[in-house]
Amino acid sequence: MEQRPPDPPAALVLQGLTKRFGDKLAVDALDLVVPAGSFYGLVGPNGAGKTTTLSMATGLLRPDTGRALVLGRDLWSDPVEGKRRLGVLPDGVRLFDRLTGRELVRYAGLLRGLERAVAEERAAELLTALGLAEARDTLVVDYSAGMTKKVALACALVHAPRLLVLDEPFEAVDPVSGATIREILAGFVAGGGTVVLSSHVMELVERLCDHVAVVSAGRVLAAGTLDEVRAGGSLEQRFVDLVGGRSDVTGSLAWLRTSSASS
Ligand SMILES: Nc1ncnc2c1ncn2[C@@H]1O[C@H](COP(=O)(O)OP(=O)(O)OP(=O)(O)O)[C@@H](O)[C@H]1O
Repeated sequence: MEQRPPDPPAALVLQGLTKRFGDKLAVDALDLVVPAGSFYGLVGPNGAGKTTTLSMATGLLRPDTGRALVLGRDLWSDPVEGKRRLGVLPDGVRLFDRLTGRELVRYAGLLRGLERAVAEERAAELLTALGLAEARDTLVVDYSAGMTKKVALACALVHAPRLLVLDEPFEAVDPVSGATIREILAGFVAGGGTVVLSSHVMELVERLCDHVAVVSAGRVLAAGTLDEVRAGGSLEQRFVDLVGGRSDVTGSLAWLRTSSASS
């Protein structure tokens, strides 16, 4: 009988990840398997635990319990090897913003062990691709929110990781830059990389991702291929069905609808 080659390890495996902040159970024994080569979307309502999960999955926040395996390596017991092949775009983490864009991306490359000339060359190429060439010598502290997001993405890509974990990569980014980022990420996956991203924009996840997980109250409610999760409907409809809990605003906020409001 012909021997099948063993499957490659999943790009990311989360097992029983749990995080509590005081009384708040932010992530509740969460399990997730992200196949290598997939483009994986994580969706969920505000406060669902997406950022906390991705922070634990990428070595930014220590879990109370559970494990995160990056390309088969336990990120918390063997961080060096896992992190070497991981690129991360965290949400809201302060960058070294007293550097210029070019200095920041080059510095990220040097930290990841690139030769100076390689780091310099890749920084220039990434900044140009992301439309930041003109702003390359501007301090990052003076960048707009979208520009900051793009320079942080350049930092995540500079060492050519195999797994990219991106928290809200399209937030605050203009449509032209968004299209460029989509193209870069699609090319990254086509080249054998894996992307995990969180987003609130269902259409974007449907357009880009081939796998999706719906997270709510720190747990995975549904996960699998996009078609499995959509189950014949739209992702938005499935999301609303799973997460529910829309507030009823009928009869409230009357003052907002009063045309003769006194000032
Ligand atoms: N450092 C913290 N201290 C206390 N509570 C926290 C902390 N970080 C997150 N939380 C709480 O944990 C829960 C999950 O937050 P998290 O930021 O992971 O959600 P999210 O799904 O990323 O939300 P959003 O879509 O609004 O960004 C929330 O109730 C939040 O208030």
